[in-house]
Amino acid sequence: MPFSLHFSPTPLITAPSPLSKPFFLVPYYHTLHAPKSPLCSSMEHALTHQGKQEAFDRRPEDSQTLPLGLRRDAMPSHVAVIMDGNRRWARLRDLPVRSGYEAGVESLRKIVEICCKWGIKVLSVFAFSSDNWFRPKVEVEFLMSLFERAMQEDTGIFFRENIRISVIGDLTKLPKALQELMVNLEEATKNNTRFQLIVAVSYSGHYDVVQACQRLALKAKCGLIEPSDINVSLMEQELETNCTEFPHPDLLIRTSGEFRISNFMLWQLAYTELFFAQSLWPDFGEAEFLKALLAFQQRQRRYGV
Ligand SMILES: CC(C)=CCC/C(C)=C/CC/C(C)=C/COP(=O)(O)OP(=O)(O)O
Repeated sequence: MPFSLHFSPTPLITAPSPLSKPFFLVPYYHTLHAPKSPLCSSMEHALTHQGKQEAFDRRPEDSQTLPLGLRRDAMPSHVAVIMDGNRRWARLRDLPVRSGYEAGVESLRKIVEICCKWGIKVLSVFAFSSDNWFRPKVEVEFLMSLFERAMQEDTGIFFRENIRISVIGDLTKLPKALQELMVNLEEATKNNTRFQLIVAVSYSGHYDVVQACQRLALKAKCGLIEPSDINVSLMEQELETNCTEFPHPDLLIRTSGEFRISNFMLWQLAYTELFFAQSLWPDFGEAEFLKALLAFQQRQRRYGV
């Protein structure tokens, strides 16, 4: 049952209506001034009236005291997570792989709830990498349907809890219905301010840097910029993390005892503090998250100075 402590387990809204044309399928220059889809507007309107106002009125979680030792003034704004070990968790229990992924979703729900409670502003999760397309077809199909199911189930929660959803990655590779659901959710939650969940799907750090370079090259070709104008700031404007006010994760957590970045947010992780947890992702809960945050708060960040 999602968000059993503070968040209502009952989804308010079922699947959003499909958009006729997701914005990322429209050629780049048209996206700059793309009109808002009427279907999106009506979904936003409906959701606003069904739960969003209520979320603004009721916010007991924000005034909650933090666990002992955790300092509010040293809290990371942006935490990124590589949610590794779902299949191993299932195999250890003689369960099918899909049970591991389902347990992984429950773990993510718990961590989102904690982020909201403890005042973390952004959580980025590596939900499906560009290389995960090479996994067995049945597993890929299950994961796609799981993303769809989880996002549909939690749509009402995103509104009641004032949560913004952003999706990064090459979404054109996803099933149409999932693309439309994600685009609608992004659009409909874009003004939510309490917390932002960034879901990386069909994503890799290489993909992100390459697509940013392509956009800059196109701008140069169109005469909007000179090649010599390209600098860190212009690059960052084109990276997929331009969807957030806090594009650089302060803390990266990887579960399952692996010590790798695995092509996640390569540019954005330049000065990120790393924390590697032994637990498999479905076992990663409040106690481990607290351990990671306490470790983060002990670090001295010098940014090379
Ligand atoms: C809605 C939403 C964002 C849901 C997220 C669901 C979820 C937990 C996805 C993780 C997928 C994934 C490929 C994890 C890598 O670990 P692995 O499972 O490959 O683990 P292994 O290392 O044990 O094989």
